[in-house]
Amino acid sequence: MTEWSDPDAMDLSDGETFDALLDRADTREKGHFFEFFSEGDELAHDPGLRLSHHGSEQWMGQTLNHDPAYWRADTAAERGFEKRPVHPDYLLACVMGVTVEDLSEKGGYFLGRDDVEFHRPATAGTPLSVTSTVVDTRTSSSRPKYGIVTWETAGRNRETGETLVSYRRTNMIPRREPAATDGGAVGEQDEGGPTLPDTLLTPDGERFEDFQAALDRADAENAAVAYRHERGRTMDDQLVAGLPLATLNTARQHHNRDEMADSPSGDIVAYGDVTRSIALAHARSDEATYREQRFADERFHDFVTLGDTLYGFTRVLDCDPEAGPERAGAVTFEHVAFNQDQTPVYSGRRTALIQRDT
Ligand SMILES: CC(C)(COP(=O)(O)OP(=O)(O)OC[C@H]1O[C@@H](n2cnc3c(N)ncnc32)[C@H](O)[C@@H]1OP(=O)(O)O)[C@@H](O)C(=O)NCCC(=O)NCCSC(=O)C[C@H](O)C(=O)O
Repeated sequence: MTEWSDPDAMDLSDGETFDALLDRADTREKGHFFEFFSEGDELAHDPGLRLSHHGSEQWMGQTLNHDPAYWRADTAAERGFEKRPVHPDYLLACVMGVTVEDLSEKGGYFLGRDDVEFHRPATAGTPLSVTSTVVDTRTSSSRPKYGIVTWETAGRNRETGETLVSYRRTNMIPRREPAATDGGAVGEQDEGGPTLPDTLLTPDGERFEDFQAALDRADAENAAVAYRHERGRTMDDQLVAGLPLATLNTARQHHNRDEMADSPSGDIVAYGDVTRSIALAHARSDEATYREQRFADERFHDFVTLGDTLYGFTRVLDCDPEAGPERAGAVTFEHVAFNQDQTPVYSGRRTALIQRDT
């Protein structure tokens, strides 16, 4: 009989014995199933992430975000930043990344985010303190193995307590026990939809006045201001697994192919924040961004997997010359990321300050 106190007791060369051992062993779990969350619960996330220029630059380089204000101190100063900040997409991805262990590590998918507000620029060296409150939980009527949870999250500077960014986010979260539902239809499409405008206009340039003029023209011509961006980015291992791991995002969706083989996506998928950052980078490459302000109604429509290529489409919704400093006006866009088959994978409304001509 095997003496289990003997350090040499496990014979790993005997596959059958090791299989039997694994079958009998309990798994020490990470993350939480849907049943764990109740409305009003507050969670403090503390994996200890500190924002860094290295992380921000790695994020920006990989996602094609080339705004010089986040790369160079002189441009940052010209643009009114006290110190060169880290990129807002990186900040947002880090704040969400450190929540994953407590909120969504078990799997399930990031469905959408709303009310994303950047309260102040964040600089390298800032240690994060991130908290979330459960604001809604509900059963999914179409997917009995999952529930749907919404949290409000705030990312603060741990040293000063100042809020850097806040948002509300919704995920599908696996249930420990599948729910009894009517099994409602999955993925049904609404047949109707608005008719398209006759003409889609493209702004002549990248400044606030160009967006304003295009919108004025569209009003007069019963057209819309909407255009594609030329760049594409194919999803490789660094984007799908590397960037989320660098934000301490432990969601198995991005780095555990073995687990994900038996999931709705059938494979690892890109972190939603990477997908959106690439689409936004395509859009930003065709505008003179001054500052990011807020995002609303962000939705993740379909999976992005290794080898997919992401492109961007932008519709201009509104220009507000009164918002912002003298040098910039606010433009509200709707951005869509789509793949090589023209399938939309992300959409969101974004308000950014865009530099004026002078
Ligand atoms: C996940 C999907 C395959 C689901 O598709 P489908 O089954 O066709 O259903 P729906 O998309 O209509 O949605 C399912 C239910 O969820 C509700 N829903 C959807 N969006 C929202 C939202 N923004 N807010 C609230 N509720 C929402 C619907 O009403 C449905 O409810 P019910 O009818 O009661 O069932 C498909 O959506 C898909 O493929 N999406 C892409 C997902 C994705 O790739 N996300 C990014 C990668 S995962 C990630 O980043 C994880 C991250 O690291 C983390 O940890 O969060």
